[in-house]
Amino acid sequence: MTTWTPQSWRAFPIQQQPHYDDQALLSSVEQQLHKYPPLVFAQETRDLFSQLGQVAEGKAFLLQGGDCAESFSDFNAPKIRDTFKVLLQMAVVLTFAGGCPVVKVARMAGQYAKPRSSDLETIAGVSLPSYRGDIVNSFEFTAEARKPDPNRLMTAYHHSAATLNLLRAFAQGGLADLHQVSRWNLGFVDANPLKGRYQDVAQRIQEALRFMEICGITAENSPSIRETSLYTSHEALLLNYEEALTRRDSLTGEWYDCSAHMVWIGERTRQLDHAHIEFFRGIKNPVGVKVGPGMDEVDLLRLIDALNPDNIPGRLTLITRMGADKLAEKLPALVRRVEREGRKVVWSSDPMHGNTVKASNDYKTRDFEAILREIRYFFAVHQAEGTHAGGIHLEMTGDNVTECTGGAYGLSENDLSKRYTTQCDPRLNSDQVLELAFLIADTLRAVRK
Ligand SMILES: O=C[C@H](O)[C@H](O)COP(=O)(O)O
Ligand SMILES: C=C(OP(=O)(O)O)C(=O)O
Repeated sequence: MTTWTPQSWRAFPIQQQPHYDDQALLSSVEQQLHKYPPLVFAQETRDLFSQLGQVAEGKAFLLQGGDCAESFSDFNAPKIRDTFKVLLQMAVVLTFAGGCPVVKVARMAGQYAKPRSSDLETIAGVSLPSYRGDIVNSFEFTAEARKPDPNRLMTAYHHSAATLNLLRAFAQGGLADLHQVSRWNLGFVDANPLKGRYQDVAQRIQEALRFMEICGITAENSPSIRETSLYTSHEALLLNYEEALTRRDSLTGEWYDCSAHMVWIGERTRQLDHAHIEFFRGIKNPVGVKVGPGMDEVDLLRLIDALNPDNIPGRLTLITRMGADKLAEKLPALVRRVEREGRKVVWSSDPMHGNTVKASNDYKTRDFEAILREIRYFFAVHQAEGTHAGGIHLEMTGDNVTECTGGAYGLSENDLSKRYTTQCDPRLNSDQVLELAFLIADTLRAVRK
């Protein structure tokens, strides 16, 4: 094996990268970024690592979620706040109703690069390069907008920094205070059939807090009542950007990708002899890798050994995304083999990416029932194998979008056009997320009993 450096990935084949016409500009942006402050601190990343270690041991549950693709144009505080609130709301349901500590990781503050099925998009006979996320090109369908622009790496850095700044303020500045649980409900959730159940959880938490106060446990002497830890993550697809933010930690001398606390490799770029595996093997962050229906046992073990050769719990999260039926068929053998070989991993379910379909009116959508079915099978397989169904990975938003069909309101294909704002894949809205949270919580509680 060759010596690893933050640049060694450049000698390997690579998929899903843009072609930049202006290489001199690209390299000058990279050099500039390289001098900029890191977005996260290595010690925070180590804290997440050890919490994920608890997940791998079956003692906690990973909640990872956020936008499919963050956007430069739809960038504002209410949007960040509402996604933060939905994550908190889901975490509180899982913790309280599911009886399990929850590790919260946002798909935010850096989720700007998208792999695509096709290099080109064709509309009305015109073919242009596909939109690959705001860090690469613009969503607008013109030749100019679709041209990859290196300056966008810089914009992604600044947007990530501003998002992270606000998330930290929300997490530590009072918004995450458990006394506020009932306020995390978003306005439009008022008619949600599960609102009553959520209010019941909120009320029971308030009673518990009152009791604790009487016993002398308050937000003043127990900061975890008014603060939370929320970590960031994204698909580390654009390695020019990730390399520029990779730094040697002054305390340990080890290399961390400081663009986020956790980064993952997508289903389309996890080839063992390619650049993404090379880059990921050298960074010390906790990392994830998507596992689709084409994965076999031998390749999975090779992948695990490439990314976590020392078998440290918390280092590697396997994010399965197979589609409900394929998961039921394929997952048992993978789980059994990994367990038999003694590999310590977090198993998490992404029930979104294997369930994408085209509606009859051409909208790309996902049906709530299919999402739910994949989650149910995921839990059932782990229960049958005696392993820990460790987490959930969702594309979701605090916006009241109509992008996935089904759920308590029974969104139909005809509703999709009402508020379909995603730039790439369909996301769950906050009603659908709350519904999912209770269903997962019930399953978690049953399994833990
Ligand atoms: O989010 C994941 C991928 O980028 C997305 O599913 C690809 O979508 P496409 O098949 O429309 O390219
Ligand atoms: C591209 C993604 O998923 P996958 O690699 O599983 O297709 C994603 O999670 O944004």
